[in-house]
Amino acid sequence: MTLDPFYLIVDSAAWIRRLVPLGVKLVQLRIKDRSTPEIRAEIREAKAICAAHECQLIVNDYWQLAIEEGCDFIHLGQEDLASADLSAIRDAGLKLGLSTHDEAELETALAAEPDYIALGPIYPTVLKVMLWAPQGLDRIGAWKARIGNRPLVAIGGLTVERLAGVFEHGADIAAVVTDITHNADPESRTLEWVAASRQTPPN
Ligand SMILES: Cc1ncc(COP(=O)(O)OP(=O)(O)O)c(N)n1
Ligand SMILES: Cc1nc(C(=O)O)sc1CCOP(=O)(O)O
Ligand SMILES: [Mg+2]
Repeated sequence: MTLDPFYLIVDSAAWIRRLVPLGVKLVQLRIKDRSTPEIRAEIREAKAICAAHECQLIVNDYWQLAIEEGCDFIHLGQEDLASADLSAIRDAGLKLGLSTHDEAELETALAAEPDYIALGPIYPTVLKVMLWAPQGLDRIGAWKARIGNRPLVAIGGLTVERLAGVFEHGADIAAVVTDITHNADPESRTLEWVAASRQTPPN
């Protein structure tokens, strides 16, 4: 399976309904601070929309719900990974993406044999408080050299204008939240991302 180079991350099925029909082929549902029934309903709705638009859905954090709802791809951070049952995830046939922020986390991630590795934050992000300083573009090349054929996702502070730089430095996929969801016109910005990620494909 080849993952699309443009990876949209949103916090609701409503965003997925709004933006996926515009040409998004890879989307993460990243929900925080909602009840389990609400998250389950969001996953179910997101899965149906993505199926209708041939978009790969990746569920953040909630791996048990993803299994129960018949999803096929999850994303976990290092803390999530420490408490997750990897055997159950693999037995259920789910693919797995993992976050990394430093060398030690990269070692831990590689040992779990994930289906992609994310490196962040490449630039400062306003979405969440990060313990790590921005990695910078050169770190992308260093990570790519370490992870072989696995897709490398760059995340953190990415914009349409920064897309070419992350691809030129070795990222396969660029993930984005606020450049789209905080934009005055999220639909237009999404179309710009779709076009730019096709014009400037990863090396
Ligand atoms: C593609 C991608 N990369 C990194 C993250 C961050 O995951 P994590 O460190 O678990 O933090 P939260 O997103 O759960 O706050 C991600 N979600 N997606
Ligand atoms: C959710 C997340 N994880 C990161 C990491 O480095 O692991 S950076 C990040 C925020 C990405 O949002 P934006 O595109 O608005 O900067
Ligand atoms: Mg997480």
